[in-house]
Amino acid sequence: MTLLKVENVTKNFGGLTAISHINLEINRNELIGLIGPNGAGKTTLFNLLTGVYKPSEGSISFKPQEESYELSGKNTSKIGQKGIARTFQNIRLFKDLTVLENVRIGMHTEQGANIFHSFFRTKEFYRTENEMTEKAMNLLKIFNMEDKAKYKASNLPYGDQRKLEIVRALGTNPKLLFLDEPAAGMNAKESNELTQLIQKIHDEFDLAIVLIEHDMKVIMNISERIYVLEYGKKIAEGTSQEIQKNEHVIRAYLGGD
Ligand SMILES: Nc1ncnc2c1ncn2[C@@H]1O[C@H](COP(=O)(O)OP(=O)(O)OP(=O)(O)O)[C@@H](O)[C@H]1O
Repeated sequence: MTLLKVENVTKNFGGLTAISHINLEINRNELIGLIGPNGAGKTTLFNLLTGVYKPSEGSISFKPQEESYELSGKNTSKIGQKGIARTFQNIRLFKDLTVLENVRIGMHTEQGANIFHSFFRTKEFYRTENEMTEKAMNLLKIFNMEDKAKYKASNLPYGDQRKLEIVRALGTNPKLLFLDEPAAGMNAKESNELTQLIQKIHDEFDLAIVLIEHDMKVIMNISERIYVLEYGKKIAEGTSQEIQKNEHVIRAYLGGD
């Protein structure tokens, strides 16, 4: 069942076409890899799908349940409330807050924090707060980070900061999670561990994942399907075996005719 449908989406920045007439579909619970050489348009596509940019042309529809929503032109927080979450190429944590607080912040958006209950500190307020803490701790446990819940985010090792970004995104209960180069800057052991974690999230949570990654081992190991971009255009789609044999893709990566 289709969860996200991108039809004929184009994004121009002045005279530069960063994304050109892209069509793609993501099904419920799929794990998709998005690859392409530097500057191919991968991050721009994520930014279009999460409301950071408005498409110059085309439509993006999201169908988490029966009803379908048009996403193009909607802002990031509206799109987040519909069930789409992401991480960024550059880590964007609240560095002075604790690990637990970082996870809980995303949940406030999801719960649509009620001003009346917060202001009067009602029973309902404390119940929701406790539930959020419990859920955040459970998520941290999956990532083996529960004993670091009280650490300041900036004191975590780099690999843990990257993991925390994913935990925070999961805290919003997404149906679709975009991960922008989650293994960037990690050593081989960390990136191996992360690959297993992404696989685990995919197996245990009811969500689809789209992954941008330059580490081909990560992409080829876990993607069920892969889309390949070059110069803003989709040049291939298929399973990892199909993509590895695709001549257009080989040319895009290795150069030459
Ligand atoms: N805000 C912007 N204004 C102008 N040009 C932009 C903007 N964002 C991206 N671009 C351009 O759009 C093209 C696609 O960039 P994008 O960052 O999406 O590529 P990418 O595939 O994510 O690259 P990388 O793998 O290096 O992160 C590039 O030529 C880039 O310079």
